[in-house]
Amino acid sequence: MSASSITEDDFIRSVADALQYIAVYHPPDFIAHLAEAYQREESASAKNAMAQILVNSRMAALGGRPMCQDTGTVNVFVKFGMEARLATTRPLAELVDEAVAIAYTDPANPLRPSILDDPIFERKNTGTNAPAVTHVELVTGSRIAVTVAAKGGGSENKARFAALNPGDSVVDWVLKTVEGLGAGWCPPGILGIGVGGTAEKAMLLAKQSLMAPIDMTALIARGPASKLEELRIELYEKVNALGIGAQGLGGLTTVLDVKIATYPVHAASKPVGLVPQCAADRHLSFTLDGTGPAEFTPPAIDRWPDIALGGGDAAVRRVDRDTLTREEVAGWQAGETLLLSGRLLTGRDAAHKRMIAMLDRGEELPVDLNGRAIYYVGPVDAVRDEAVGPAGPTTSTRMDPYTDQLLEATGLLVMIGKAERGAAATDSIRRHGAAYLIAVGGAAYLVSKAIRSSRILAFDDLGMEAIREFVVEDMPVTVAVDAGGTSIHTTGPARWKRPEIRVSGQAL
Ligand SMILES: O=C(O)C[C@H](O)C(=O)O
Repeated sequence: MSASSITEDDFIRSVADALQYIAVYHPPDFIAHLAEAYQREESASAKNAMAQILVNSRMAALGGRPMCQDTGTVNVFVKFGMEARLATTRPLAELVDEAVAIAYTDPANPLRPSILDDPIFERKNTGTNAPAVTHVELVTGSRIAVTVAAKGGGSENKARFAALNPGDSVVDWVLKTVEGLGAGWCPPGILGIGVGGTAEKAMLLAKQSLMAPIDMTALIARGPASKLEELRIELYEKVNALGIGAQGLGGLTTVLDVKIATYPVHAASKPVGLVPQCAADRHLSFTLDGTGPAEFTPPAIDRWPDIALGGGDAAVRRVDRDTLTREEVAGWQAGETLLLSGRLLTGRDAAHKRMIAMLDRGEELPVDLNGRAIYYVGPVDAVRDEAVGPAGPTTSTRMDPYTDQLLEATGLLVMIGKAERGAAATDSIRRHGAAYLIAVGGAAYLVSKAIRSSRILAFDDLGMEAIREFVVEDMPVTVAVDAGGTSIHTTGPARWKRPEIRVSGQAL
């Protein structure tokens, strides 16, 4: 075996260990930038959301559990040195997928399998989170450089592409696009922007740009050294001036950094890709040179700020879900913080689709939703003494198409998820005297600590998407749409938008 021969086992073990590592530990640059943004934040709701994300991150690191229930689609970027030798007879993607399966089914820290093997028809969970999306580039040298990332579905869903005209402004397009994304991508995060090449190249550049360390604080401090760096700072300031804020609640910080990667382009074209990275920023790079597997050392816990929750000036209302009435719900105001106790049902995309199909066929649902609360969540499986694994909210707009029919047909009273609701769903909530609450996306391990028990009630075959009953105690939530139809995702950003920051000579 030559010095640069890399064993199959070392490759698989390194990728699997890296995936376990990134599920648990935020990169130090993310923590440092989020902690700075937390210190600067003036919006009480956004500051509270950031505090929950930071506390959750520290808890995940201490507990060795995933920071977010959505442990993502595995993206792997391999730079394969043309003089390197990988001692295998199997395709590289197969080795990656074996590593994914090992990492995601690790009994000590199982990660949530989210990948469905038939995207159009059956949509059946593969159970291992494989396959990954693997990109291979042949480069010079005798080593294999690997970057692994685990990209959450909510932020991936907000990826956008445009074939701009050559004279169009990238800044204008990014601002218009980000303003239309809503908060389902779980800000505060990072924007990856790719400009040039072809349609698929621009998207790949945008995704790859997110693998670089977050360095906006240092960049601003030293000043831009190129036009691209000037553009990064301009976008960072203007996106933050939109006022979207953490979780879309309105605030000073929506992005911690903006990354831009470019490639030469046809004279007729200006393709632009935008890929947002959520607060569950998970990626890691390592190099294999034949001397053994990569090793990863957990970051020192003092890298996390020691933040206490429960501050802020918002009054907290304790709610017993089990005795909750429509009259009580009518008294809640958008923006109010609640501590929720009692029984919640869970259900997300697949369960909603199935329930609506049953209602359409005139069948009785397997659970009675009348007067009850449903939490849009797909939790991680429990280990040791946990009632349930990390269990943060999923993006609620995906449930919007089902909302009016469910409220009308079942008497459902409360929905809990993350980010805004669309206009029709908001209006339906108002007409039915219901309410929509949010938990902090990306604070999944923290949320799970409020869950005392969990049992599956229906649709067992849907795995993490099954309908469960959680018993919760003091689960922190915010009223996002009240029974009067007021939405905090409209009022919050409107209050924090800073029109004095101008785009192409026009106020925002
Ligand atoms: O799948 C999930 O649990 C959440 C998803 O990443 C989302 O943000 O909507």
